[in-house]
Amino acid sequence: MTSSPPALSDALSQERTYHDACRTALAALVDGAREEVTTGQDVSASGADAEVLGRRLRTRARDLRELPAGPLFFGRLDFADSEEAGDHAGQSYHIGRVRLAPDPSAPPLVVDWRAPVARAFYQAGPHDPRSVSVRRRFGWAPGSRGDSADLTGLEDEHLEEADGTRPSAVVAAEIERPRIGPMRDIAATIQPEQDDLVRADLTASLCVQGAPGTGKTAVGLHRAAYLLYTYPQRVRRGGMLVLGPNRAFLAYISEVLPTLGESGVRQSTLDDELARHPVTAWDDDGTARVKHDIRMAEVLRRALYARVRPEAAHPLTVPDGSYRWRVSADELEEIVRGVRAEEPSYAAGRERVRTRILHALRQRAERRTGPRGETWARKVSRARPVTALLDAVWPVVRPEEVLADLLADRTPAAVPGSRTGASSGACADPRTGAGALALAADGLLDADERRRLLRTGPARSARTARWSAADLVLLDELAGLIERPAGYEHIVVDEAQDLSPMECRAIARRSPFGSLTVLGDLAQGTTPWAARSWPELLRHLGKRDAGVTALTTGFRLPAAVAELANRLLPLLDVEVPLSRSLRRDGEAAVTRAGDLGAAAVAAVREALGQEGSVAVIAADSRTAALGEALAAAGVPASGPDTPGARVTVVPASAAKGLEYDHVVVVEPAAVVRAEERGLHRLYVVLTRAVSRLHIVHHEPLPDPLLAGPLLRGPSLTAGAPEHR
Ligand SMILES: Nc1ncnc2c1ncn2[C@@H]1O[C@H](COP(=O)(O)OP(=O)(O)OP(=O)(O)O)[C@@H](O)[C@H]1O
Repeated sequence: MTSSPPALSDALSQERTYHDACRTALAALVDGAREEVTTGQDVSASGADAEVLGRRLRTRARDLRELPAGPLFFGRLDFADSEEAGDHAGQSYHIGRVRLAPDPSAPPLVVDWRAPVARAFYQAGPHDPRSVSVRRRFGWAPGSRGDSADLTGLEDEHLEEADGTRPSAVVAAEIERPRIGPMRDIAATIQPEQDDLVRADLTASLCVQGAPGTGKTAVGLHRAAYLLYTYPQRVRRGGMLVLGPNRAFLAYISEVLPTLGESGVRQSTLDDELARHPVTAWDDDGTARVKHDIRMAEVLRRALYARVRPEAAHPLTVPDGSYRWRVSADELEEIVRGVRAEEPSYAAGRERVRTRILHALRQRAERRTGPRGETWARKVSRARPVTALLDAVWPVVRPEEVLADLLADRTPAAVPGSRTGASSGACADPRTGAGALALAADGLLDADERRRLLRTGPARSARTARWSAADLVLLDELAGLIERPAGYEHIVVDEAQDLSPMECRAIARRSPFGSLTVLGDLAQGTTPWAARSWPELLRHLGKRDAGVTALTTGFRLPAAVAELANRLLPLLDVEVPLSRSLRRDGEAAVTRAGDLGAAAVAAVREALGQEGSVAVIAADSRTAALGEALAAAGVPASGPDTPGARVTVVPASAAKGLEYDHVVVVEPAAVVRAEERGLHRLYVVLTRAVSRLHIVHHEPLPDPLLAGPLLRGPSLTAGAPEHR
């Protein structure tokens, strides 16, 4: 219930005064942190302590200093003075993006939204008040930099009164606000089902399926912030990684975590994580499809372990002063077979063979001359004959060598003098005449698939080879087989529906013991290998036990836009749950035009008459011409990497995850034609609009459904229509 006007203005001025006190406390904290950095280093017991303490204090000072300017709280909880309220009985807490306390032992002026006590702010309701008597939400002037005068309204819900709650105008205003600039945090308005996901336990891997605009990205980022707050030691030590689909998307989301006080999180694309080399080769779709197929994992494993050749063992003689220690070829062969059966990583396997050879040599030496020390062991295990033997039976390899040989169908250069008699530089297995690919793919890939993998053009070595994007995924797989990478404690994977099985394995390798938050929408899958079911993808990610949760409330799309976009859903051949649009405003329009450039310019001009960001989205091949048409008309436009721009031209392939107030989609038929899953791409493109979608076309619309009568504006929303 909103307070009556006089009470409202009293309450407002009290809250403004409280906010002033918070500002003063923050300024003192920033100054204090700066001083602590200086004194903290001086009072430390040792240089090492000083360094650790100094680093910690400097980080804290920087985090406080760099906290983006803004209101210091957005809500307040008043707990009932009752027994059930326990320690909170009769207490009030202001809730904000970060905790604010004059000193660590004093009661906080503002409680962090992630603290356990703040949970009631998101979860309490008339059916479950959680001992909260009043939940207060604050209305701040849009774009406020935290001036107390910007506190313009407040809204109280009396949770213990039967009619004490109604839809929040503060929440509605936040959801419907114009979207200029990068993505903002949603700490003030997280919804209960989102909060459940945000606060799930660190050890739980989650998968969230959600229609466009249901807040998946927002949930993933707030979950990252929550985990960093709740498990600071563990998550900071183990590491947190946020993976997004492309750099434009990362630029768009980059400010959310810093606004929540978390500045050190790595935000990256999987491509960037795998970029051992620049991409200088391109695969056709068929070849890329084979390279991304899960069977390649076994092909690569075989190709790598084909380098382990127990049968290449030769008798070993190691000189040691006046002695010569000998190990027979049979015993060495046995050692190599034994280690291979234990399936260590490739590099660890080589070292394990070395250790076992040393053990055999030590037994012989000690039998004759008594115990041998560590210095002896180090010398013997590195003796040239031992290393030469290892090079024959378990050679050092680089991923590039294995893949270059595989794609050229060459067997690796064998070491001369081995028992098999293979000679250096051989091009095929001397016993069978088969090359590396034929051997590794036997029974896994058919002749056509193998042909697709085979490199054409001049033979290249590992050093001079050119690598495609899919090759980088394969190189990463090999690198992971050779040496297991260090894992992250938690990885948030956005737009996960687009991952291939081999890409999933790259992520799984980075999270062998950690947990994942997997976010996506099967209907938005645009890669040729896009997932059609979550359990399968989760299996490739190594998290088959992760629960799949659907988010079904749409925060982006107005009903008119959602209704139009959803006409495509029956054509997309995926099963996704229905969602419900929260948006009452918005509009969709379709214009047929002779001159598309002129029509797009006109649509943009019309959109510029209103508040908010404007995007022109078209097939990639058409964006340059559209940019020129806009420039010629005196409407400068940026690319999608510049989140703050008023007008942006976005290639359809880069639109994923982004949103704009007004979206002008130019020639949908060309978007569909440009790629195999073009209808899915069009669905992504049509679902970027926060307020208004304007389709401009010349060719017939790709599906007759799109040409049907349009729903219009607010009349749509009666009864919040189910649109899936
Ligand atoms: N609880 C909320 N309160 C206010 N705004 C919200 C809330 N949840 C989501 N939003 C807003 O809705 C918009 C869409 O959210 P987001 O981009 O996270 O959705 P998504 O499910 O990842 O969409 P897509 O699948 O299209 O990428 C964003 O502007 C986000 O800030």
